[in-house]
Amino acid sequence: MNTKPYATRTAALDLLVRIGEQGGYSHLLLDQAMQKNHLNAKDRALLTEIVYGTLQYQFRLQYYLQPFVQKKKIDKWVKWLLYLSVYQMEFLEKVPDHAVFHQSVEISKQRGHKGIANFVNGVLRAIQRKGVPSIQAIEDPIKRLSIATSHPGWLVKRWVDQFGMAITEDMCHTNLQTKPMTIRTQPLKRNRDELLQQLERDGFHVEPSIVSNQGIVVKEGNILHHSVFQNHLCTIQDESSMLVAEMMDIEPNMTILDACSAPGGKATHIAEKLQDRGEVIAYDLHGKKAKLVEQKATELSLQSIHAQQADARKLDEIHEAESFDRILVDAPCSGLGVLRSKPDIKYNKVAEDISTLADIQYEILKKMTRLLKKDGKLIYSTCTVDKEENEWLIARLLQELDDWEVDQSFFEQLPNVLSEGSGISRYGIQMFPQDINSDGFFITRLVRTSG
Ligand SMILES: C[S@@+](CC[C@H](N)C(=O)[O-])C[C@H]1O[C@@H](n2cnc3c(N)ncnc32)[C@H](O)[C@@H]1O
Repeated sequence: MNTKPYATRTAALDLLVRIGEQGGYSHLLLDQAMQKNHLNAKDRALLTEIVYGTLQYQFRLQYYLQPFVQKKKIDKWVKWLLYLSVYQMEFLEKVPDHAVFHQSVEISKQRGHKGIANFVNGVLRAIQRKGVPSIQAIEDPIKRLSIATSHPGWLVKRWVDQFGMAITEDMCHTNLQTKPMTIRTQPLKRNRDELLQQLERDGFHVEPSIVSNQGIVVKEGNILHHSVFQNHLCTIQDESSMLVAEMMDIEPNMTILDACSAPGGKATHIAEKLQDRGEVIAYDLHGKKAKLVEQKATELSLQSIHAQQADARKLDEIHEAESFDRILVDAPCSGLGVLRSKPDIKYNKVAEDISTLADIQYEILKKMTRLLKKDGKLIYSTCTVDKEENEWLIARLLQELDDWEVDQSFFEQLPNVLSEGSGISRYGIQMFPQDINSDGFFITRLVRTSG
C-alpha cells in the first residue's frame, strides 16, 4: 500500500493543529516538517499548498462547514481535518473528492475511532451532495469580505475605515494569492545582467525588478536549488523590502546605523550600496538574531557590517549625538503587509497589539533623531499596512519635533511605477500588496528642517 498520501495529509494535520491552536510560526514549522518526513518535491508542494491554503481560508472553511457540523462538539484535530478536507474539495481541482474522503476517513480511524470516521465521512459526503453555503448571501459587506477572504472582521473594518472599501477589497484578495519569489544580486560578486542571462540560460523565467536595480523577479524555476543561490551570489528579498535601502540615498564611505537589523536583509543591502566601503552598525534586541546578521554578512562576503545586541531605545547610551549619516529604523511591527507568506499573523493579532507596537516604534524613532548628523537622513519603514504604525506615527512625531520634516526629495526619487499610487501621502508611501505584487510596506525619510 502507498502510505505517502497519509504521510503528507497527516503532516498537514499536525502542522495545522500546532499553528492554528498553539500559535506556531507557519514558515518555520513547515520547513521542519518537510525535513522530518523526507518528502519528495511533489509532496512538499502538496503539503505547502494544503497547509497555507487551509490557513489562508480558515474563516471561509468554517463558514462552509457550519451548516453541516452545527453545534456538535468536536475535537480540535477533527475540526482541522474537516478544514483541510473541505479546502481540498473546494480549491484543489487535481485532488478528486473520493481521494479526500478515503484519506480523511483513514486518518480519523488511525487518530480517533470508527465513530469519528463515520462522522467525518458523513459531513464530507453531505457537502458534496448539497454544496457549500453561498458567500454572496451575506448581506453586510464587511462581513462578506471578511468571510470570503478570511480576514478577521475587526481588521477588514479597520482597513475600510483607513483606506476605503476598494483598496481593502483588492488587498484582501491579493493576500490570498501566491507572490513570485524575488532575489537581490550581490553586485560586488555578480552584476544583475549577468545573473539574468545565466538564469535564463538555465531555463528560468526571470525579469528585472522595476524598483531596485539589484532585484530580479523569478517567475518560474526554483532558485533555492540553483548554484547562484547556494553560492550566495544573491539573496532572497521581497521587492518592497528592497525599496527601503534604495530610498536611503546611500553613498560609499558613509557611517550608517541599522537600529533593528535582524535577520539582516536590509543591513546587507545597505553594505552593498556602500560598495562595502564605510560602516554599517547593526543592532537587534535579541543577541541570537544579531548573530544572524553577522552570518548573512559573511555569506555575502560583506566586511562593512558590525552586528551586536542592543535595545534601540538605549542606543543614545552607546553612541554620541550626531554620529550617523543615515539611520534606518525598520521597526518591529504588526506585519499586516506580509500575510501572504505568514497567514497565521492575521488570526493572532488583535487591535491592542498595534497600539503597543506604535508606542515602541515612536520611542525608537524619537531616540534616533539625536544620533543623526545635522545633514543626515532618517529612514523609517514597516512591513505593515496600518496608519497607526505608519502615517499617524510620523504625523505625531513631526508635531512634537518642529525642526524635523519629511524629506521632499524622497518623493522625487520614488520609482515611477509608485510615484502616483494611492498610498502616497505627505508622510511617506504606504505600499499595498497589490501595487507591485509584493509585500505591504510603509517607507518614509525624515530630515532636519533647513534654516
Ligand atoms: C522588521 S524586523 C527587521 C528586519 C530587518 N531590518 C531585515 O531587513 O532583515 C524588526 C527587528 O527588530 C527587532 N527589535 C524589536 N524590538 C527592538 C528594539 N527595542 N531594539 C532593537 N531591535 C528590536 C526584532 O527582533 C526584529 O528582528
